[in-house]
Amino acid sequence: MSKMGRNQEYRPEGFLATMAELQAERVKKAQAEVALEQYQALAQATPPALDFAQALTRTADGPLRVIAEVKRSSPSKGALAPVADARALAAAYMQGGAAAVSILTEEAYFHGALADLQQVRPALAIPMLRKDFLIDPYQVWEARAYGADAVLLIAALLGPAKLTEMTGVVLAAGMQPLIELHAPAEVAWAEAAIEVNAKGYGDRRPVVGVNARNLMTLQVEPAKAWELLRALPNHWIRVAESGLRTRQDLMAAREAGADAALIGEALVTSGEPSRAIAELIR
Ligand SMILES: O=C(O)c1ccccc1NCC(=O)[C@H](O)[C@H](O)COP(=O)(O)O
Repeated sequence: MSKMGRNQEYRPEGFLATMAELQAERVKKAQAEVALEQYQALAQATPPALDFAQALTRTADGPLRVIAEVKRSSPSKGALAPVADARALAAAYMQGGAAAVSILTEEAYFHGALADLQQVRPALAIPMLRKDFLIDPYQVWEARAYGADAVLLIAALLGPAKLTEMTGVVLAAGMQPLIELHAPAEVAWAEAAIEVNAKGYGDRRPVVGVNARNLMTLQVEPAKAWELLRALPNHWIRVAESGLRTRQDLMAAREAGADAALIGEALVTSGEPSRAIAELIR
């Protein structure tokens, strides 16, 4: 999944390598249009972020909390749903009982848009996650300026040092990261990122996800994900991600220690997103 280049520089592989290149180009282009300081000023003027960790905290015998995703397309499945009105979909998710909403803002492979964040924010009383392949602190401030309460940080995309740095930036921007893991070796990276930034977390519990999608084959591998979830510390809020479709899937994730589930495809293709969530967490 990764290799260290010369001078121990971390380099992602496979799909994440393609994404890292694409994101570097995007950041360069965006910086030429909007200065970092502009986004930082906008972020200061934005209402405080909602508490992502609190929203995902479930009671001991309660159902999994659901992060419902606005997802139009994916590299593994192609077009999923046109989602002309992201705001209406997010509102339906909230009505159905979602604890948080995830907005995929990546354009080329997921047909998302930053503007979706702006559109959705006023319709929500629950936290909004910017789900993208962030590689630069600039994108963190951009997310806050667009109204995000939390952002995804993918360990295998960033490597250990950058994961720690980006975690600090997310917390400094007043948001919380969802640190995403794919492999057992990345648990130590998350532990280090959380420990170094303990002050920024304060008394909030870290939110850490396990994505069941193998980023080399793009297939979901639930058994591996359950094993990795079981290895995570209990005090982390643990999120099961990808390939979750049924109540049985959610029960398996819960048995593996998950507190929350991130669900996209099953909801956007359901035709009745509000009802689909309500059914899942019934
Ligand atoms: O969804 C994909 O095909 C994909 C491929 C490569 C990297 C990431 C990918 N998806 C991002 C996600 O993590 C999912 O959108 C999210 O976990 C929801 O998954 P699902 O319920 O299976 O739509």
